[in-house]
Amino acid sequence: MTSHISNSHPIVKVENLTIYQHSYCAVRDVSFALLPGTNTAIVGPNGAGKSTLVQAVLNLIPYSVGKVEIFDRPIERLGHLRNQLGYVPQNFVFDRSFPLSVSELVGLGWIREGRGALALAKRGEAQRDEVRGEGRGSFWRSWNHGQQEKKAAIAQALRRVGVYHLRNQAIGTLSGGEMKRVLLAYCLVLPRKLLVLDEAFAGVDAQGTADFYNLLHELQQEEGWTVLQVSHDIDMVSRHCDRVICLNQTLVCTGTPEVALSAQNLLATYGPSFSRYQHNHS
Ligand SMILES: Nc1ncnc2c1ncn2[C@@H]1O[C@H](COP(=O)(O)OP(=O)(O)OP(=O)(O)O)[C@@H](O)[C@H]1O
Repeated sequence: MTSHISNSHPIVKVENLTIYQHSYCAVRDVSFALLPGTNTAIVGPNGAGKSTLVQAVLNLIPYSVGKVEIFDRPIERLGHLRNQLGYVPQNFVFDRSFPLSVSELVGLGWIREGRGALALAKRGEAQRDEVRGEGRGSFWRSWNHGQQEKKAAIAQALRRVGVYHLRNQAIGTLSGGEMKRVLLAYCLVLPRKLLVLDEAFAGVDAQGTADFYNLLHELQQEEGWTVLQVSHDIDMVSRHCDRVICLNQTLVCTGTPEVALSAQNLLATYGPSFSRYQHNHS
């Protein structure tokens, strides 16, 4: 796999980001950087701006002030490198009667460099060769090979998240936790450099959550993926993430879990309700 990034160079740079949701300032003056191969969690109370922040980082909503760079390019000019981003949103809203199977949904993630305009142009050339009798079936052989490759990648992605048995099921029939797994499979169908998860484990059972964190660890350690996740699970974050960003409209602190998740920082992030929570769970 070719790398665009050297190991000590940030894969994501966010500088002084301010985001308005209509007239409400949801995120104010937030800066952070993500190093390749790290797993970073954004934590904070409901309404802190976590989803807003990741959506702006992915250029899904506009920001008012600041700068976002991914792979050293402004997010607005990422071009085909967007294929190297995977995103599982907090809510996936769709028409449940839409006739799409789990495998078909995961297959939509199979868009890769060389399978876009350039590949189409090459296919056009191949088709012209066929018409002239010069292609000797090479176009169809390569198309067939691509389809086999795609089918194998879908099967592997579904197996990795434990839902291969659901491959022919309509997406409208899935439970909440199953849908989260399928959306993760959609991201896994191709190698990515950055995976952004917005409460991807909400609704997933305890064993499933543990399996997911193991899978993220594997993606990080063996395949060099960088993970940015929004989470409310302080316990899992402290055990599995390398870095934590504490957010409450603005950046409260950032650092290793030991530093960022100290009682003092959590109190500053969540307010007095956190000490009540801590008291009830200790
Ligand atoms: N379209 C909108 N108009 C006005 N305010 C909005 C809009 N969208 C979001 N907000 C507000 O922006 C704030 C940040 O929302 P966001 O969804 O980013 O929070 P969050 O930290 O992800 O919360 P949660 O943990 O509950 O998912 C919230 O107070 C929300 O009500």
